[in-house]
Amino acid sequence: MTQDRPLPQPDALKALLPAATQARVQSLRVGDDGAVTAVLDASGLDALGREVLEAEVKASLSPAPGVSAVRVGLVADRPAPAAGQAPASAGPLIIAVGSGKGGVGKSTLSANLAVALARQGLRVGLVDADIYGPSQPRLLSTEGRRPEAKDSKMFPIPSPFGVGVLSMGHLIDAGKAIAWRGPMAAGALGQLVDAWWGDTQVLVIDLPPGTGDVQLTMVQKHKPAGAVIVSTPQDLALIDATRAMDLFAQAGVPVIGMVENMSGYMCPHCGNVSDPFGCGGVEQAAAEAGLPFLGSVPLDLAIRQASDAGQPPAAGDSPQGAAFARIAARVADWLAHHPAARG
Ligand SMILES: Nc1ncnc2c1ncn2[C@@H]1O[C@H](COP(=O)(O)OP(=O)(O)OP(=O)(O)O)[C@@H](O)[C@H]1O
Repeated sequence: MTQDRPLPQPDALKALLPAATQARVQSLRVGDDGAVTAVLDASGLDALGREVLEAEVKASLSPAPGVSAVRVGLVADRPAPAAGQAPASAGPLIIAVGSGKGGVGKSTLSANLAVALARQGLRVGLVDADIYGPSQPRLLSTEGRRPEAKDSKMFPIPSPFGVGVLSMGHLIDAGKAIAWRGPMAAGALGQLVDAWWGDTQVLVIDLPPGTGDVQLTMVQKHKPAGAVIVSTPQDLALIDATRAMDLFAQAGVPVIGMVENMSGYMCPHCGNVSDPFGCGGVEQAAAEAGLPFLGSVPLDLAIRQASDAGQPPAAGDSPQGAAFARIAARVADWLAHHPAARG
């Protein structure tokens, strides 16, 4: 890559890392080509914790101007915890993505979050639990595929973006409305989660929109490690988002944070951003609820077109992809501090 910008300063780059991660940095150098080499002390972290740490550093530094690549070296003075404590064998950590109402971009966020986390070095899977309108097969370019099964458990379908995916859309014909209710829906969804996820570390679940019985059963049964709530900035959507917070609280699932989608409209012609639905409402709602704000994604025609074409923006290097990468970096940071990822 030709370096046409001034090289970033190591101290400025270090400041981009979360405080706990900064404390682990032993050295951070920037090469003439903009490639960053960071060496961190990974003492006390097990395999998952080390991978999450590496992913977090890459996610935090890669978007910085002038950075062409990020290499991470991990050294450990103290040994990792005993194998019995390693969480990897306990199955993937589940992150549920929920919204109080439909159409706010929950599926778009789920797909791009999964792809962005995978680009940051984690082994990620995605379950599309949106039985009433499964859209992940299209979003992740796996339409028309059928999962194979062994011992009545399904194998995830590999997407071209490094994320395995299972969706009701892979089991039924496209366009067929699913009129399932209650236990039947819960049973079908359970099979998607209890599939052969192998060494997958993080399983993102795209929940059905709303806060009814299907959602509650799903959350209670599969006990996500954390939840991400998506909302648009409008007041009505925010009221629904509050219901989603209640749902997770009821099930004892911590909320990782809130995302504002369709935040400001990016004009495809002039690039100016206007605010047809308002802007910043979700950040304010998160602050009022004492929850972290994970970031915002603009209402951008390019996002809809790429999504419709099965090319998640998070898989590319566009500004739209960067918005998802920033949100994923915060989620990776949360995972890095999750008890299951620490020694
Ligand atoms: N930031 C965005 N900019 C432009 N279009 C978007 C954005 N986010 C989502 N969309 C589009 O909005 C529509 C609804 O998004 P999506 O399916 O992700 O929402 P959802 O909350 O999962 O909806 P549902 O409740 O129907 O499952 C899709 O056509 C999607 O491409």
